[in-house]
Amino acid sequence: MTVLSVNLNAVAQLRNRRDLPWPSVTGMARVVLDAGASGITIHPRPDQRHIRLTDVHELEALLRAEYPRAEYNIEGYPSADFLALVEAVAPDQVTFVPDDPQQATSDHGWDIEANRGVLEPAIARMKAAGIRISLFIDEDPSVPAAAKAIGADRVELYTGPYGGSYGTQEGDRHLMLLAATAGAAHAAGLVVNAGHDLTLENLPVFMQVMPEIAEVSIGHGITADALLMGFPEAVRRYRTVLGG
Ligand SMILES: CC(=O)[C@@H](O)[C@H](O)COP(=O)(O)O
Ligand SMILES: NCC(=O)COP(=O)(O)O
Repeated sequence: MTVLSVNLNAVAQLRNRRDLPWPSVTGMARVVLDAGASGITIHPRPDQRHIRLTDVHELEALLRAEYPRAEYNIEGYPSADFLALVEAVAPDQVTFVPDDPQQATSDHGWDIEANRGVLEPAIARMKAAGIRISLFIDEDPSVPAAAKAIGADRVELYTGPYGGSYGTQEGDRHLMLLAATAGAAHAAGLVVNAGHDLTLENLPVFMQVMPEIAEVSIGHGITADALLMGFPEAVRRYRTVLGG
């Protein structure tokens, strides 16, 4: 079964429109976990435009106290501040993403060779802290072997190009490239996650082609669905697509 990790960035962004505490990020974490999500993903950005440092720690406290089996996945660029934060929180998984601070959202995976000097020591540090490490990668079958070589446990396939062109020939082309990359990752001995712009519309075909994906992290799409049907129903529908 593929596990669903709900990304709460969009909930935090809505909360941040006002200097008020709602919608509550921890409150929504409870709702999605009670509805059957397996974990929580956040991607704190340096400007704290959505997830704030306080959210990172409050979610840690919630998961430890009330949901010890839930997976906590923190995504971000491995800056000195980010690495120190992740070490302090000790989530189950950290996903390194090659975003610069100005970037509106993630739009590419790692060029591993070009960033070996950043990634290798950061991965070693996370491993020393006992934190599982995943690298955000593009749909390129040549990348997983390099990710394995520098010590990654998992890769997260960047599915944005597929999500944005789903239902077209271009979308089919992205799907085939993603499948080839997932195959190369498995052959290299990596576990494969996926995320970005996955929705109830484009996820079923994705899962038919790549049923062996271990985890999907979904935020924007599931939050849009939750506005219509509520988070519990949205989580149930995504879980059904994921096989339970
Ligand atoms: C790596 C990834 O695809 C997501 O974490 C995404 O970057 C979420 O970030 P935003 O919510 O800031 O778009
Ligand atoms: N890693 C992808 C993620 O956490 C959520 O991405 P999106 O569903 O908000 O595009």
